[in-house]
Amino acid sequence: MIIETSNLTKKYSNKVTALNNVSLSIDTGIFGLLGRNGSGKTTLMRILTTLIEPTGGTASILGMDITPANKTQIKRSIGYLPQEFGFYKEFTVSEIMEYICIMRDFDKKTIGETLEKVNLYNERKKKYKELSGGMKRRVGLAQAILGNPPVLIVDEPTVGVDPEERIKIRKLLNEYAEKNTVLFSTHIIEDIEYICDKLAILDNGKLLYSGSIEDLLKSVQGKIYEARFNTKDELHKFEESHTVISFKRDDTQVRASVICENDAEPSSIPYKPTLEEVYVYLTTIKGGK
Ligand SMILES: Nc1ncnc2c1ncn2[C@@H]1O[C@H](COP(=O)(O)OP(=O)(O)OP(=O)(O)O)[C@@H](O)[C@H]1O
Repeated sequence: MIIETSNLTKKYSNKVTALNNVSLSIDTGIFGLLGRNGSGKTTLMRILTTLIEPTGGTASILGMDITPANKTQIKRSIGYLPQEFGFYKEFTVSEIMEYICIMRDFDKKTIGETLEKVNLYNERKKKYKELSGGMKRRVGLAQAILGNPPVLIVDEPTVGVDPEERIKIRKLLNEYAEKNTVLFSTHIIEDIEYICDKLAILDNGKLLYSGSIEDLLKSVQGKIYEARFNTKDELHKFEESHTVISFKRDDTQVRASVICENDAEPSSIPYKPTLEEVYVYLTTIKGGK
């Protein structure tokens, strides 16, 4: 395994338990980390990148235990795009890359090919302040993949970018993951659906699921069903005694996906839930919200 954690725990000094006994095994490919705001995704990534230390449990990357003694070596094997990436706004794209090369002791010759990988080669003379939000995210990705690290950790790279940019970023991560490991944190379920091989769901610091999307969808078979109503008022009445995950209207009816509280729901209609509905189901039932 490329990344492993065992009972990883982080309690901050304000007593918030941001990670609670999280055990994960991550191999080559794209591994998605899904969870709502505050579920612990950034905390996990910051531990893996050696920026903060856990208060319990262990973690390793490429067989190296994440300890202060291994920090330098681990940092050389990881590329990291934090959630809030910014840079001196007067620097050009090339200057940013050169600066990172100097700071991290990388060969400047790799800058051109790195910028090509993120489709920014033609923008290399533009100042950071002149770039669109999506381009800025791609500069962030470029600095993370400089030196071709075997592990790339990206924290919500698609937040706040338009659909076209989002697709570009996904494509790029996909290509990078052909030979490397990408840990990709997001709360955008479509990101996971489109490119991740496996995923982990975090909620309130706890691991609710880790494995393939296929197995996740199978694991909830029979636990979500569809109910149909003629009007929205009927649906609202039903909601008083049932947990409705989502609903949509067609020309004649309102169709709702509902959590099956008892095995024998009289009105149940076989239904294949979407990943989004499964996510809501898990965070409602297992997350206890
Ligand atoms: N430095 C800190 N000191 C105290 N509490 C913190 C600190 N950093 C994060 N937390 C808390 O830990 C919990 C997990 O936060 P974290 O940022 O890891 O979640 P997240 O899933 O990345 O959320 P988001 O999607 O909003 O970035 C939250 O309750 C947060 O308020």
